[in-house]
Amino acid sequence: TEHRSVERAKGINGLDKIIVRDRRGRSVEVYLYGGQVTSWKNEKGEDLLFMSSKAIFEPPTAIRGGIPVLFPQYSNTGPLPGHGFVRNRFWKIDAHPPPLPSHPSSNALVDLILRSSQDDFKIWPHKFVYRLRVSLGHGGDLTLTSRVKNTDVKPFNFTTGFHPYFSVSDISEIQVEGLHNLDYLDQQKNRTRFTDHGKVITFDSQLDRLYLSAPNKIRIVDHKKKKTIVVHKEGLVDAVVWNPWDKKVSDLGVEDYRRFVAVEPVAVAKPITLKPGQEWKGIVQVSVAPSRHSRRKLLQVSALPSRCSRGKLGPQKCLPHT
Ligand SMILES: O=P(O)(O)OC[C@H]1O[C@H](O)[C@H](O)[C@@H](O)[C@@H]1O
Repeated sequence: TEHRSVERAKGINGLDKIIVRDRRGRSVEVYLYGGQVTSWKNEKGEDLLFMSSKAIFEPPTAIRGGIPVLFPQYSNTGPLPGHGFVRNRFWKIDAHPPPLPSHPSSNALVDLILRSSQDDFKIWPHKFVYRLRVSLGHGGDLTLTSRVKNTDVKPFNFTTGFHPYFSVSDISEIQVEGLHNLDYLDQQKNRTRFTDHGKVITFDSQLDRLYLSAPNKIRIVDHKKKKTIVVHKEGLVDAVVWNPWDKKVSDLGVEDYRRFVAVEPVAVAKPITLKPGQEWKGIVQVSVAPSRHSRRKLLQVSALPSRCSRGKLGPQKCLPHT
């Protein structure tokens, strides 16, 4: 039976999750813990998001995969825990969300809400309400709309973002496009500033860059899947590209890094300021398109020695020259 639905269910370890389905069998799953999207499936049931094989679904640990929400601090750029604390909080369903300018393509959706608590106030002394809308569009696209309101009596600043783990065929077979000629802060080098002169980003070792004032559209071209993930952002000026490669991340399986890339719409370089009563809005829309690139182009790139994969076990593997 083809219908759209919003269903509440028990997820891993009994954690509450919401499953939004559209008429074509596409779905998105959101855990109330973290307000975190953990799965986004197309009509074939393929998940377009990555979840770590060692993800820990046990509060207060953050879930490694899907789309964590980062607020009110991106990464370790301030005194708060890494990436802030809303990814470690229990969100609620927002039964009465204030209206959003109507989104013509919106198909099936859920609204979540997180209000700052007394405990949060101890580590970040500002009252706020964070609303998150997760919606599936008619074209199967996924949109996350954030609204943060200052419900306090004094202004506050924050940095924020979304941290999508995109599922890829193989990290060595993809490229990220749209960030050439931009300045970035290398997060592996104390955020030293560099300019990216490469036409595209390819991966053959750990990469962790904060691109400044990135365009609103970034593409992840997956040559093997012949698919492109298009990340469209609004209100989030910067973008992080991250893959840990063989750097130890305790809740990632050994070979898991091969199966994802993080392309994160964020607002970091210029923190956002909200006066009492003011609201900030940020949007990320993700869609999948057939790739424009041919296999031939990939093989040309892959033939370079730097494209060899450094398998942890066994000898170094290279794609064949053609
Ligand atoms: O381990 P987490 O706190 O979830 O952070 C995971 C990663 O997030 C971002 O992508 C940062 O750029 C990385 O430096 C960080 O390692």
